[in-house]
Amino acid sequence: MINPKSKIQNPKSIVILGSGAWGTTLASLASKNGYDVRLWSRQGSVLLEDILEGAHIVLSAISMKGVASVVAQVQSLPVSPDTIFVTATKGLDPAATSTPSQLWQAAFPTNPVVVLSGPNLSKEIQQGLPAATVVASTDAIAASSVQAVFSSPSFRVYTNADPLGVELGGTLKNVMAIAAGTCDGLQLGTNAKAALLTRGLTEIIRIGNHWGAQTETFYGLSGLGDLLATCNSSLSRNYQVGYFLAQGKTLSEVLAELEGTAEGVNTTSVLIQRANAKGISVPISYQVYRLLQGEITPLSAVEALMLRDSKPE
Ligand SMILES: NC(=O)C1=CN([C@@H]2O[C@H](COP(=O)(O)OP(=O)(O)OC[C@H]3O[C@@H](n4cnc5c(N)ncnc54)[C@H](O)[C@@H]3O)[C@@H](O)[C@H]2O)C=CC1
Ligand SMILES: O=C(CO)COP(=O)(O)O
Repeated sequence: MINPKSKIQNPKSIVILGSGAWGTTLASLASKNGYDVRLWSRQGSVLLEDILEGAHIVLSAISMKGVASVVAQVQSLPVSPDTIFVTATKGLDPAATSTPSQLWQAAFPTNPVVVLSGPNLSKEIQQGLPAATVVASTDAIAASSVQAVFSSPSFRVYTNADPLGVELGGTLKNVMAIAAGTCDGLQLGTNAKAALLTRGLTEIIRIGNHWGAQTETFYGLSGLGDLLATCNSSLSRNYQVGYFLAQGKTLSEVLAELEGTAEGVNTTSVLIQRANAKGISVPISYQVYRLLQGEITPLSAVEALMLRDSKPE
């Protein structure tokens, strides 16, 4: 169903908030398609109010820890009711235990909000390697507008009408990527990895369903697709966290050496908080949580998962 919120059908001016690895990659994709792209960083000299002037699309590629404060800053400025907000952050807000798109939508209830998420390791996309992603919104026109901005022969963009499912797929797979990195770091083999990812997807779907997302979304690019990409690539920062924990490093040592943001560390804590409050069974995420807290070793996490009560699949 087309939601009449979106009035801009041919957006030309795009502001990207966050000039990290993902923000700069997305900026480059849109620029190559001929869009007028302005990139904002909190370290830069350009004021947020100046850069936002006349923007048709505002895309946030800010890491989760900065989203709430940037949403508040943007909210204090004059923004057109037609501006489309796009969020590409894969994280959960610790205070509200909500997703980034929920923060943007709460601040701008009448503007269209689109989630962009998929198996998108930025270094591969920067090299021009082929990749696909999903843009999801309850506003079909807004999703199509964003699809046109980023689509190219090397970047295939699909629309989807379940923004929460798309967003949770990208966010929750980071917890599983920490588990997968640990599994590979311990050299547990291909059977173990297959079992972990399959049961991990079941766990993601269980959480997603509780949250109100649709099961089938998690079998798409933003769910299974991103799970496969992130859990099988040493380019993933979340995978690296697990891998180096399995090598015996402490979390502080790993994070000090890590290039960029590993959202899964914070996401795991917020997820466990929410799962405990709602009574959702999340055995893999719980072991990742205990590992990150330094309560158990990687091997004892594996043992705890293998020795759970027998149950039907
Ligand atoms: N790098 C990748 O391959 C992909 C990353 N993502 C997601 O995109 C988001 C950003 O990731 P990266 O660009 O890789 O991280 P990054 O660490 O390279 O960049 C993070 C950006 O957020 C900004 N930021 C952090 N705190 C802020 C604050 N308080 N106020 C304003 N800006 C703040 C930083 O200045 C920086 O521009 C994450 O949620 C990540 O999960 C999604 C898909 C692919
Ligand atoms: O989300 C990503 C790939 O889709 C990037 O993964 P990392 O944040 O773990 O590097």
